[in-house]
Amino acid sequence: MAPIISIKNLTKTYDNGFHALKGASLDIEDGEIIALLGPNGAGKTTLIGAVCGMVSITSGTVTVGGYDVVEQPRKARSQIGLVPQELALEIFETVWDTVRFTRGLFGLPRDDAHLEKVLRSLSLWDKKDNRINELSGGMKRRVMIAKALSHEPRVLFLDEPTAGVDVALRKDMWEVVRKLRESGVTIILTTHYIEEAEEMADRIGVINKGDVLLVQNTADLMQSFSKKTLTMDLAEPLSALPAELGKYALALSQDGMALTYEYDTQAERTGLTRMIADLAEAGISVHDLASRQSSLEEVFLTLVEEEKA
Ligand SMILES: Nc1ncnc2c1ncn2[C@@H]1O[C@H](COP(=O)(O)OP(=O)(O)OP(=O)(O)O)[C@@H](O)[C@H]1O
Repeated sequence: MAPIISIKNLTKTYDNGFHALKGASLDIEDGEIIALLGPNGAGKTTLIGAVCGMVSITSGTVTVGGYDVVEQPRKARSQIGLVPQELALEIFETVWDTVRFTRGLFGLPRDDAHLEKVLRSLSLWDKKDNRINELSGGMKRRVMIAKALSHEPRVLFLDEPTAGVDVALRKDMWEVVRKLRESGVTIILTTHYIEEAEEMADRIGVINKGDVLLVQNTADLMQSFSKKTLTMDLAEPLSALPAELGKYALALSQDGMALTYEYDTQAERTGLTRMIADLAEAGISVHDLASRQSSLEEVFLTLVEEEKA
């Protein structure tokens, strides 16, 4: 099946000369939830802007539902619903008027049955006559989604849907997104949070410094995030690692005062218990221990190295 969005060798150089996208390519399948994960400034918002026709493309191509975003911008845009990072709502309007007006902006005829379905799916139906300023923060976010869905798009972009939102609201949003996917909408969300991507996405695209480093099935990628490093400070300096410990991937620091051990928290056996017992057996006494999860940056570095290899 042809992808619903196809991005090929996309570059974007802003007027000040900054290269925000450097040949990014990505195919998004119909009906999937894909999370674009990357640190601040990676280029996620620029990428979304280019697909939605808000950021001019320097080179490369983007098609949405088969329409080229440069050649057929209106047709391409009609396929897309966009929920931006910032809340942008007319606070004195009612929920109903807001979504109806947005549908009209796309030149579509009135379809109250569709809007009712959208509001019901977002648990907003009983609020339809409320003014936006009477709603809670979580409901306002859902109104933004309702607006984005008012013209029946096939694709929904959620740009950092839970930025600055408390844990309860975040879970609420995850639930909303899952329900939307059941209705057949393809969902692309950007996030800084690994756990958010893990919770919701079928696939994760890692973006860093203007490039899509890789796109992987969520479960496979989470393996890379499950590495931990155990650092053991030794009571006495060690000149070399005893041969009987050679079977462990242990690294000795230059001053001989610390050993580090990398392990996978998702593995059935981490090997920790046996390794520590064997250290004691070899007469190595550990003074202090600290374990640390690989940071997003480190995982990115590992991924880049793997890609190059
Ligand atoms: N209009 C602009 N002119 C010049 N540079 C820009 C412009 N818009 C964005 N940038 C730069 O492009 C880079 C990518 O920005 P972008 O907003 O796409 O990143 P992001 O991954 O969405 O980051 P965040 O997670 O912080 O939203 C940043 O370094 C940003 O400063």
